[in-house]
Amino acid sequence: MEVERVQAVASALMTAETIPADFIRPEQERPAITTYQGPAPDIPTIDLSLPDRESVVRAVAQACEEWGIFQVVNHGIPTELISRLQAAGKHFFDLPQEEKEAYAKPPGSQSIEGYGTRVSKEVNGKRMWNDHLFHKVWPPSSVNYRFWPTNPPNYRCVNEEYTKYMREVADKLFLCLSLGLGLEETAVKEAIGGEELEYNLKINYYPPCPRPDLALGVAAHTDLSTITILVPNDVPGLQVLKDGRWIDAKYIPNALIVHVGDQIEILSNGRYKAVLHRSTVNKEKARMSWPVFLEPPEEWVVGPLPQLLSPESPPKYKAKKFKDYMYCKLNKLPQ
Ligand SMILES: O=C(O)CCC(=O)C(=O)O
Ligand SMILES: [Fe+2]
Repeated sequence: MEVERVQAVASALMTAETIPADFIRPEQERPAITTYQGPAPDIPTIDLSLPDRESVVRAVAQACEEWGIFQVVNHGIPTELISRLQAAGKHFFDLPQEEKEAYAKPPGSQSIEGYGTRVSKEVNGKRMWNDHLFHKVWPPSSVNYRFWPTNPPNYRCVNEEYTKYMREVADKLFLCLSLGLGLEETAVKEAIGGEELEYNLKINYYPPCPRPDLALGVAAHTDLSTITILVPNDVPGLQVLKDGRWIDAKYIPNALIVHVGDQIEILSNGRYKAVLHRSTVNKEKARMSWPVFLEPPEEWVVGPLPQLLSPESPPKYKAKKFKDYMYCKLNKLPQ
């Protein structure tokens, strides 16, 4: 094993009063100091089942312009399927350590796939209170079942069924994003990969943390994706930066949390905003979340949509292959 798992660090510390220094964030990042305490607006919630399509489109567009994030209810994914997805993921993280290690990201692998733990040098020299499992779920040609747990036995079936429903929700959202920009229904989806668009599932596991005031589960970032569609468990922790304040996302059972990622900000030439977000951790309970990152194929070029450009509205971003965008962002190089 390359990196010590955070789950192992956490279980060794059950009754401790502190956490190792490499998890302690600088003061300006600590949730206890930086979380906004006053009354704050909630992230917008959108009912996707409303028959009035125009008002749904307007609500989605407004949420993407003002927040870069929204929650979706009545999305069509059966709540019982979401419960099975969560139970299967929890089952995996509750397995003995050696069983989980069978899915570890191979040392030196350039792919995101596998059971993993970020090392400190990647994020401001500090470690994040998080282990995760990453694997692709769509299209079928991209899937490597080597990284899909076989315990619990229903893991594959549940995740495939969830992906099927997820793709339907995503198509509805892309349609809303297109119409919200005044474009044809298919404009956004076609510009980010069409049927080649990839769905990458991550399961985040944030063990209980003796000092949640000092650590972060995931440090502040925007997602590289087009959009990210996430379900959390019932332990709150997601925070977004809105008007300079870190505010908590309210937990709505069975809602999907949709993040605007970098590629949609670029495509919309900045009209839709990628949301800056982070995850805090909890003293008593393990937090979990299931983000699905919808990403263009590596070679796909994403840039501001020509239909949105004019002499008054020149491009604010360069067009780039997705793999080059990822490389620059992960290596902190200018875009
Ligand atoms: O756990 C969460 O709610 C957020 C996770 C996240 O932002 C990520 O994995 O990119
Ligand atoms: Fe994220």
